[in-house]
Amino acid sequence: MNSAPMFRKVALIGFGLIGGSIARGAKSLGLAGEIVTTARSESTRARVRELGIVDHVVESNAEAADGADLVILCIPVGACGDVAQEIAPHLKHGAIVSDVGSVKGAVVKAMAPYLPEDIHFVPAHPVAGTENSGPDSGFAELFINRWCILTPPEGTNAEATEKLAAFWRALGANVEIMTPEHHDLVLAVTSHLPHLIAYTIVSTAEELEGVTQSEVLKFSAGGFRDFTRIAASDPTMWRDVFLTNKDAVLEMLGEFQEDLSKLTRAIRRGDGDALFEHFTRTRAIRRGIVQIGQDEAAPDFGRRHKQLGKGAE
Ligand SMILES: NC(=O)C1=CN([C@@H]2O[C@H](COP(=O)(O)OP(=O)(O)OC[C@H]3O[C@@H](n4cnc5c(N)ncnc54)[C@H](O)[C@@H]3O)[C@@H](O)[C@H]2O)C=CC1
Ligand SMILES: O=C(O)C(=O)Cc1ccc(O)cc1
Repeated sequence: MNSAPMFRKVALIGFGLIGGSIARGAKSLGLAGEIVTTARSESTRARVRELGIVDHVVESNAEAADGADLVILCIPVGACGDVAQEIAPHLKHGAIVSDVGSVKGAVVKAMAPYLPEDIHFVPAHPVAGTENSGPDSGFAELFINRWCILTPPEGTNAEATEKLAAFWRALGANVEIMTPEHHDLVLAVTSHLPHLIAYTIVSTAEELEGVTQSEVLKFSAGGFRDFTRIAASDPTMWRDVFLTNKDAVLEMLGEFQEDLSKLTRAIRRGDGDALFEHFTRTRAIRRGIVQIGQDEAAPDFGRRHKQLGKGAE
């Protein structure tokens, strides 16, 4: 049974993996009285209409934001400033404006100057995704038992923050609040650096094909296949992530390069003890992460999953 809508009108600016997943979840759970979305090309708008998930698909971001109680920018981080400027004059008094960007400091800096005083700006980052993009890639269950990090600027209305937190919890996420700076440092290690490594190792392997007589990609399995999945992620999105989280990524990359040098030295010296000790430590870290994941599984996971599983399509 659906609960009463949390928001009368929700505007999703951009209908890709994340916008499409929010739309599907919100529709299935009845979280919005009305969902309006935008897409830049006519072919995408036609596809979104065909999917039949949202109530209206409009051409301009301003039209979508007009009169909305919750506006979520589901677009690459590099586009957020321009879109904030575009929608600002059309925002309803007291509306909540949010985003889903993988970087928070740069998004806050780019958007905040354009948003009127009577708007509640609560940036967000659902730490959940896949390598896929576009209107067909989303699914309602994406956020279940995953984190959603909110980074409200100092002085943000607590009620607005809690309202957005409740929306994300309803979609299945566990909500955490932190500063944009802390977010960007943590995500630089846990998400941005791993993507950079994947992008590197896949192209290195491809360049080595000549040396290995085309056997690298042919016999790719296990770890390397996982890297190729991540390296298939959207180029526009990830270009923007590295451009906008430059300082934190460079800091973490420096640390990573030092650790890689230590392992390189151990291999060169035939230092089996150093390698064994290192791999034993990382195995314990992985087992700890898996255990935390199990401990934190939401108690009502089954019920929510079943309800979302009914879907809107
Ligand atoms: N892909 C992932 O796994 C995750 C992505 N994110 C963040 O979510 C945001 C969206 O990513 P995805 O949904 O994966 O991308 P996507 O590529 O699937 O969708 C993005 C949509 O935004 C539209 N768009 C781009 N610029 C626009 C503009 N100026 N005005 C209106 N629409 C515009 C695109 O046409 C596209 O439909 C990004 O900021 C990304 O950092 C957050 C968590 C996970
Ligand atoms: O597909 C994967 O493995 C991801 O890591 C997805 C992802 C990409 C970007 C984010 O900001 C959060 C999650």
